[in-house]
Amino acid sequence: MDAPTTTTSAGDVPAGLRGVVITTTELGDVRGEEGFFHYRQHSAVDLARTRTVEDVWFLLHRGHLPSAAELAAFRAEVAPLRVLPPALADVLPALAAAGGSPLAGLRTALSLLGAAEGAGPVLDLTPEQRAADALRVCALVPTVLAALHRTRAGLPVVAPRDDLDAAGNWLWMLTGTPAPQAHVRALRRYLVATVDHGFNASTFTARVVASTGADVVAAVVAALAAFSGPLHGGAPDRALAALDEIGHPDRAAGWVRDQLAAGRRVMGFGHAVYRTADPRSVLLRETALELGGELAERAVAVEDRVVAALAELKPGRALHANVEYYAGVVLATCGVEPGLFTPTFATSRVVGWCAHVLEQAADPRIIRPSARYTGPAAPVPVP
Ligand SMILES: CC(=O)SCCNC(=O)CCNC(=O)[C@H](O)C(C)(C)COP(=O)(O)OP(=O)(O)OC[C@H]1O[C@@H](n2cnc3c(N)ncnc32)[C@H](O)[C@@H]1OP(=O)(O)O
Ligand SMILES: O=C([O-])CC(=O)C(=O)O
Repeated sequence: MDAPTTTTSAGDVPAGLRGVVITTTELGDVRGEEGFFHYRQHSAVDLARTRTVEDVWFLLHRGHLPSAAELAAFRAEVAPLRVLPPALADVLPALAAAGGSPLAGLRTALSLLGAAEGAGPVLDLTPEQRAADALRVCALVPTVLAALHRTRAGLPVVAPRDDLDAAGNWLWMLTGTPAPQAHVRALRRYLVATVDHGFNASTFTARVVASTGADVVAAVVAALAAFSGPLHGGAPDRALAALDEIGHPDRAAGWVRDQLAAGRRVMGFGHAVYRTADPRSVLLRETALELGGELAERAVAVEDRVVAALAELKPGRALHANVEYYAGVVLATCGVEPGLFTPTFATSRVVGWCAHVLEQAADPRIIRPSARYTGPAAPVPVP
């Protein structure tokens, strides 16, 4: 992985731990200078163009891309796990009434599920039991999110369908109507391309929690918390709102200048690892243009101007559009409302989190780095 050179006041510690290798993984890698990332050596962008979430889920959790027969068996295995358990169905109205974001509702629902079902610490489980727990959580996350969303909107919950893949099911469970194929295809690309991405903040969080021997659900709940901030996972709705605020592309450069002058970051731009364009934003730009419409055309024109303005105002920083910029454009065009952008992301990323939790649990050693103490050296007597 590539390591930008900024350091903290400790001098030799890279700021934000950029480029610090803390463990090994066989799940995939992000090559920031090349603008490339892969899942177990398969280009993630190529997978996004040709495969479903279930293929990649199988790849990450079971070690290889499935044959047609393996995929059919996997889908049959996952189908019953998608169904909302009564313990959660009963509390949905209260969770929905409590307000807050869908992600916060999901966190609470999963904590409750963990408590109700008494999921065991990963250390006490066999690898098969851990894998079964992980499969269950991955299958349930979209169902719980869609059910929470519909309950909140005063609509009846829509049960998942066994004949649809993750992309088709997500749109089906949100709307209760069959989605146009073009929307399912676009969403499938987005979901496959966002399943995993190296040691991003939420994945790292999940692995730290798993390293303590905590259960799979606990690790996912912690990852969801890390995913709720605007800097990681929470940018797509803000990026779309910025597109609205900018309006005409000719206003983009002035708008960026104002944002930076106010000490704000431009949502959907910049990346901790990529120094090239984010390959997912390239894929999703193409996808948005294929879907068509004024929003996609405007997003492309604004992107060019924002990149140029950032290059002028932050020279040498290589700030490009990241996955979250076009995520909002694609999802909005597919009829997903902004409040559901990050939850949609969570439905695919949970597969990556769980793959990392399983990998971490297979080699249990508590993750416990150090911090350099920078306060006064002399001990101070207790008064
Ligand atoms: C799935 C994902 O999570 S993708 C990321 C989604 N998040 C966003 O889109 C939020 C906006 N982007 C950002 O805040 C950042 O680019 C991050 C958090 C994604 C990565 O940040 P970092 O790796 O910390 O960037 P880094 O510190 O190397 O930034 C370098 C410089 O560029 C600036 N910069 C980075 N991104 C932006 C941005 N989007 N807008 C304005 N300035 C930026 C920083 O302020 C810094 O300037 P300085 O050196 O003058 O202080
Ligand atoms: O890699 C990162 O730091 C953030 C990111 O793009 C992701 O998690 O998909």
